[in-house]
Amino acid sequence: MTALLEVQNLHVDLGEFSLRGADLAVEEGAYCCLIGDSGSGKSVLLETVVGGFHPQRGKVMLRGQDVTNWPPERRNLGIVYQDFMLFPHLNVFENIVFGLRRRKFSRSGMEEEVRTIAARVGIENLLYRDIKTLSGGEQQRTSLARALIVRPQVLLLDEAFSALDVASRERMRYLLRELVKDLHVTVLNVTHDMEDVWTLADQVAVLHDGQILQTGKPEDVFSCPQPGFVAEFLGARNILQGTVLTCDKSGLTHISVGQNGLYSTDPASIDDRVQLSVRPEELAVARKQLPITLRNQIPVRIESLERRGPLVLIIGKAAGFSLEAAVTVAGAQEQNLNIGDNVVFAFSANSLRIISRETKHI
Ligand SMILES: Nc1ncnc2c1ncn2[C@@H]1O[C@H](COP(=O)(O)OP(=O)(O)OP(=O)(O)O)[C@@H](O)[C@H]1O
Repeated sequence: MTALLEVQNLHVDLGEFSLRGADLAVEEGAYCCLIGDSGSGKSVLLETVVGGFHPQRGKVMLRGQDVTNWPPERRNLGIVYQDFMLFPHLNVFENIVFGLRRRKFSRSGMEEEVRTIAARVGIENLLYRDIKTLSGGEQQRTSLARALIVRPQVLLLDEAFSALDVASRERMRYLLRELVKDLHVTVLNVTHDMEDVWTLADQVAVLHDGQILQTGKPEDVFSCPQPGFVAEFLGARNILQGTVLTCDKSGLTHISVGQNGLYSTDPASIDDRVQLSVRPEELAVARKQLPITLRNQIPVRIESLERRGPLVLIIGKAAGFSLEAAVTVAGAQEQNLNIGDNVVFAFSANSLRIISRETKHI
């Protein structure tokens, strides 16, 4: 299957910074989030797709066609920026219709197009309002309508929701989810907000220092992050080193980690040196050992408790390593957890992922 949008071995040299050989393929109708640390090159990649930067090497492909040398207006892409980029001297209608300026439409045809898309993004009652009188959320809906009115091949979002308050951001996510489904839009979304990834993305690509380090389905990338930057960036702080003791026929791998024996359902070979990861929210915290269904039960001493939004992050020290658990505030209060308490961190063999393995050569 040909990807709708593809960048191949993209090199963009901007002096101090370069995009170095980026490869990415987004299928038609897919929602891809581009994440990474600040200055990693997310916006440069997006602007190169749009045609704002010309790559020294590599290609931008749309529906299998090389568009690298096409001017931006010929690529038929829609883009929405964090700071809306609306014309302050034009009203909502005029801002939206601007997208159609190069199209052949009768006056009534244009009006109908604007009304249809404005209704779709929920601003049909604001068409003759001055841009300056709109809320942030309404301005962002206007720029979304302007981007969508051209029926773009790809909708590009550059931190499009980050200037909005939490409630407006949530509403925009809901709107986008509906639009993507109904209009079958393909999206490339630069974001810092993991909520976007979890609620919208079919695919995620992680950038660091001008390179795409990992791409895939969010659940795969989060549960099996590449060791090094990706694992740390995604907050997979529970990274452990171990040696494989046994692999039984039922698919259970027994691994020695510090002074504990842990179980994973990921395959490996006896004596492999493995790197393991378990997400903090997969850990249950208990005062005593739990039923055997949770294969991994590690006695720990609580070293710190930190409130983070609706969660409490708990660092527990085991023999030879530390682990972080994330539990709800109610859960932590119910158990009256305190620093210095001896508790058990429990998690299933399914939750313990082998993220890299080094086979011992004989
Ligand atoms: N026109 C330009 N000329 C020279 N350098 C640039 C230009 N545009 C961006 N850069 C540099 O390229 C690097 C990557 O910038 P980019 O905006 O792509 O980062 P980002 O990953 O989107 O970061 P953030 O998450 O902070 O927005 C930065 O060091 C930036 O200063």
